[in-house]
Amino acid sequence: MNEKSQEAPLSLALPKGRLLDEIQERFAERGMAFSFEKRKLVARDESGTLEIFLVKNSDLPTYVNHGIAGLGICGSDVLYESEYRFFRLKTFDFGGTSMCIAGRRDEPFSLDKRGVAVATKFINFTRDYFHQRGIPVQIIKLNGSVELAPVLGLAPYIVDLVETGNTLKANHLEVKKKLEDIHVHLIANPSYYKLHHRKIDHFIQMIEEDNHE
Ligand SMILES: Nc1ncnc2c1ncn2[C@@H]1O[C@H](COP(=O)(O)OP(=O)(O)OP(=O)(O)O)[C@@H](O)[C@H]1O
Ligand SMILES: O=P(O)(O)OC[C@H]1O[C@H](OP(=O)(O)OP(=O)(O)O)[C@H](O)[C@@H]1O
Repeated sequence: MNEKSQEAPLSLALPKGRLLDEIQERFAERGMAFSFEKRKLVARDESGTLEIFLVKNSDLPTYVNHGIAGLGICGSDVLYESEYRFFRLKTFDFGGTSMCIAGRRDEPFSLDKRGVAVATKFINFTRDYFHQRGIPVQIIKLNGSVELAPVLGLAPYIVDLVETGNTLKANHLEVKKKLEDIHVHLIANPSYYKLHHRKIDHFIQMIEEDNHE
């Protein structure tokens, strides 16, 4: 175990959910192992570098914007929806996906000025994407299981994240058009970064350290 840092730790918000295992594994390989005791949502890493808050994915920008956590790790999909401004300090090489428009398999699809109706969790992204292209869009907001919308007839199309494509395939849907690449970022509250930039830069060096010796 590394020598414990005497200074106050950096505060870092992490999303509970599918990114957590990968983050935990990478941090452990670089001397910053952490775990949450049963039902606890705050933890310290073994090196004393970090105090970690476990938050809901879509709430993460709120914690960092308010300076409750100085740093956070989350996808560009979530950052887009949050509308807050952060410094993006690093892009990770895991958790990448694509934002896509999808619909029923074998049905013809074209985007034109007549407009489109979509169900999605990502209303800001969807509104901006179509408006920037002069395409009228009717958006139905959902919070999950978005693939059901075309299956049940709520909306003919969805805008959603696609990774393996398995969820689309299982529901007889297909990607009609890829709209944007999505990546996972380390973000900082700008004021927090200005105050703690040396320590944060050192932390970034630690997470970028090649652990394959
Ligand atoms: N297959 C995937 N589906 C969705 N998001 C993915 C996928 N792979 C990587 N990601 C990234 O992981 C992030 C966290 O996804 P996760 O599924 O844990 O949260 P969520 O349940 O969608 O969030 P919330 O709790 O806010 O609804 C996403 O914001 C995205 O950037
Ligand atoms: O291309 P795939 O590898 O199948 O992954 C994409 C699916 O995963 C995500 O859903 P999630 O599991 O987070 O469920 P929810 O959005 O319905 O809560 C996303 O919204 C897609 O439905």
